[in-house]
Amino acid sequence: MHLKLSDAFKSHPVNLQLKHPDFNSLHELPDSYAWTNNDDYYPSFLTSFGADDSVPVIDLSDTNALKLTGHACKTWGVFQVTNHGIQQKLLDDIESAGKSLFSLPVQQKLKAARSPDGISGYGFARISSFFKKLMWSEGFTIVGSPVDHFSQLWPQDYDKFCNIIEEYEKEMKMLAGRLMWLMLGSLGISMEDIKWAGSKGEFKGASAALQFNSYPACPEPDRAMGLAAHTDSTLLTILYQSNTSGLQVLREGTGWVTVPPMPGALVINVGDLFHILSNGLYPSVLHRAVVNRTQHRLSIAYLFGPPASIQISPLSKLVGPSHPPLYRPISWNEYLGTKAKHFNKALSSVRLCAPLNSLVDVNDHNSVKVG
Ligand SMILES: C=C1C[C@]23C[C@@]1(O)CC[C@H]2[C@@]12CCC[C@@](C)(C(=O)O1)[C@H]2[C@@H]3C(=O)O
Ligand SMILES: O=C(O)CCC(=O)C(=O)O
Ligand SMILES: [Fe+2]
Repeated sequence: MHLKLSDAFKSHPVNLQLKHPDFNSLHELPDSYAWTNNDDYYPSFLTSFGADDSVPVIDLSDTNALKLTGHACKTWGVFQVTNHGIQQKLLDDIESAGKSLFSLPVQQKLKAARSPDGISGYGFARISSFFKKLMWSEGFTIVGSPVDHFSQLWPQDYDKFCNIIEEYEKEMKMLAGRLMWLMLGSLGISMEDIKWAGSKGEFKGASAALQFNSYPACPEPDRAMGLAAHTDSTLLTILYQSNTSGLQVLREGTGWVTVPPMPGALVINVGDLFHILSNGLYPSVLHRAVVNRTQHRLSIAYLFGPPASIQISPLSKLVGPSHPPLYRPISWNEYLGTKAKHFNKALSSVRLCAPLNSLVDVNDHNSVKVG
């Protein structure tokens, strides 16, 4: 059956409280936003202070980029890229579109609210339903044309904003294709191994979502959570975090490591579907966003995946008698449904064989070994 990405949640509606707060009017943290270690699956005390362990940075114009990418994916599941070819003007434009969106009055934003069984629109992060406490953030998801929602938000000049989104998605898709071939190439996979990438390997039928995350300045940042720890249900994610820090990744043996903003750089992370494709060789990195007392933070994630209904399974070249397939085939749509139901147990629910030593399986998020 040919399903679109936007159909993913039709059978998994989620009813999140739609009464969004006006964050600017809150001068102390309401109890509903105050997190303790018991409210999160991955405790905060694991934060690493000044650890000598930093997320790799890869210059995409480096002749060694393929090897560096493979090493970063294998050892971290996340890296930053420079010389990626995305113009700073476009990054500035998408950032100001995001700022303009979130600074609209709450009542206006709610006109573009995401419906319980929908994928696009304004609202809390979908994973919010798995937590007792609220996250100190708002989000806006775009899948397909944003024109209906944008004409609600900006009746006069929605066109201008639609054009920026279109341009950004076009450029991100090209960069995602380039990164896919670096990541696949580092595993010895070539174009003929990925039929759905198309004859020129341009990933024409790929699906994607664009996610704007807004984290207002917070009166008690140490007790709040911007976006709770999660892995992305993607092949890969390209994140622009501009110049405000907040993104952290969980590093085995170290704890939470901050991904420092670098001017013009983009953060790339391996997602759950690439972890499946690589038969577990590349970890889908657990990450979260923390907030701060003085600065508003905006991040823009391009969540890249395969055509919504094609089956993703461990690549045959990576499977053999001593490397049995670790996951059953699954489409992106089905996986999003699984994530909507099982959240951090989604990957293990698709797993075929139990890890040899579940204590050291970084993608069995019930058994992450840290510290
Ligand atoms: C394609 C998607 C991945 C995502 C759910 C979504 O339908 C669109 C938003 C994405 C996002 C962004 C913030 C974190 C996250 C876990 C969430 O709640 O919404 C991811 C979802 C995901 O990767 O599973
Ligand atoms: O805001 C960030 O840095 C993280 C955002 C994120 O993880 C996401 O959108 O999936
Ligand atoms: Fe994420």
